[in-house]
Amino acid sequence: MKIREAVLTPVAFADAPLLNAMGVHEPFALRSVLQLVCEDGVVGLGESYGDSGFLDQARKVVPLLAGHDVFDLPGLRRKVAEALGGAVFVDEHGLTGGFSSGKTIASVYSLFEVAMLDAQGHALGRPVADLLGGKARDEVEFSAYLFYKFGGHLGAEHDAWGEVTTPEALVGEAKRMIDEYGFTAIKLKAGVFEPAQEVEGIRALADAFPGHPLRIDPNGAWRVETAKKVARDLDGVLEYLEDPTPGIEGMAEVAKHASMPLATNMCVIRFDDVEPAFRQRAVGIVLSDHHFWGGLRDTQALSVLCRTFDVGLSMHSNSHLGISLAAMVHVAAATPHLSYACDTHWPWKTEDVVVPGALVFRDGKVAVPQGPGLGVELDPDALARLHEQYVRCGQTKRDDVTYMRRFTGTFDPNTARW
Ligand SMILES: O=C([O-])C(=O)C[C@H](O)[C@@H](O)C(=O)[O-]
Ligand SMILES: [Mg+2]
Repeated sequence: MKIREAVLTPVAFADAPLLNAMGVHEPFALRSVLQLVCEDGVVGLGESYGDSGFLDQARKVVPLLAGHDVFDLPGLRRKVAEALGGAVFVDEHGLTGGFSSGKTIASVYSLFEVAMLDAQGHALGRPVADLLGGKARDEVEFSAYLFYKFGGHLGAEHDAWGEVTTPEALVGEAKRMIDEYGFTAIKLKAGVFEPAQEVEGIRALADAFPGHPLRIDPNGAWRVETAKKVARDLDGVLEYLEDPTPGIEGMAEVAKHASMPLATNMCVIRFDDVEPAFRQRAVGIVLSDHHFWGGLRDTQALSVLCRTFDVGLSMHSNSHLGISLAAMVHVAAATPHLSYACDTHWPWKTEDVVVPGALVFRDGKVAVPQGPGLGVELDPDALARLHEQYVRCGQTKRDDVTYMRRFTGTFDPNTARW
């Protein structure tokens, strides 16, 4: 089955002013939506980053796909590598670790790989999970992803979540999210306030939600000594400690002193990082993300490596829409070695490009969609609306730092400040 044309559409969807070590989320999150239109009318869907730097690279591949066989994934990999050469996509926030030509190729390849797998599934009448080896589980568990946040965007009214800067407000945010989605595990995005204040936030969550596994992720905002202290303070409280400090060496030093495992989506972000990180026992859990790990099949390859070295696997998430969630659910379902509830930004999203109904959270879990391919259907009107929003909003890249400076005057991104 041959591809007739590839259509790549940048979109913007409303996002909340969520705080992290790099600043604050802007009014819109940007994504790209890919439609691979095949000769017999099948359309394969993909979704990835919407930053202009990423779009520039992905657009190099778009014209090369006419006539490409949707079952030829090695050929896709060659085309992407040749088209990109040594180009490097640098995202402004750096919240998923460093940049390299390899990571850029893996990211662009992933967008097209997912759409090709979706098209293959439609052609065969089978879900993508079946193409990935079959379901190891029928449902995939996710965690409640808590953020400190401003009450509203600059010049706007407070949103429905309101301001969240205190332990009480954090517990309220968690309660609302858990009531609505049924999550068990809870993750706090940290690196925003002094570590002691964030430790207090975790303690409040532990008291309010006994038995719920807890994680905290300051995106490398703490120095090694600070990270060791937080690990001591939260001994017996955390399920895992995520990216407390930057780099494999720093993480390895913290890991030696921490009672809980360390997780990462910042220091093990490509296959080259696996050997040094595992040898130094820097991490106990890798948070995979098919968007930059080279697609769904490479995510499974990563899982086998993790299993071999007795390292856990779960999943990282950025702000995303339904096509990405569907891809995450299929690969998570088809990956036997997946040890923890995955991250998702889903509860923060108010708009989508897919027809509602295929992806439903029940008890914090999403069942693998039943239909062929990814099992989600694109809503053309919604796509047009979110594209129009992209054009109108004027954002062309995610830039949490500059937006934070508009709130606070001065602001330094928090790279191991504390
Ligand atoms: O686990 C993580 O490091 C993330 O989810 C990174 C994200 O970019 C998150 O920090 C965000 O959206 O602000
Ligand atoms: Mg993280």
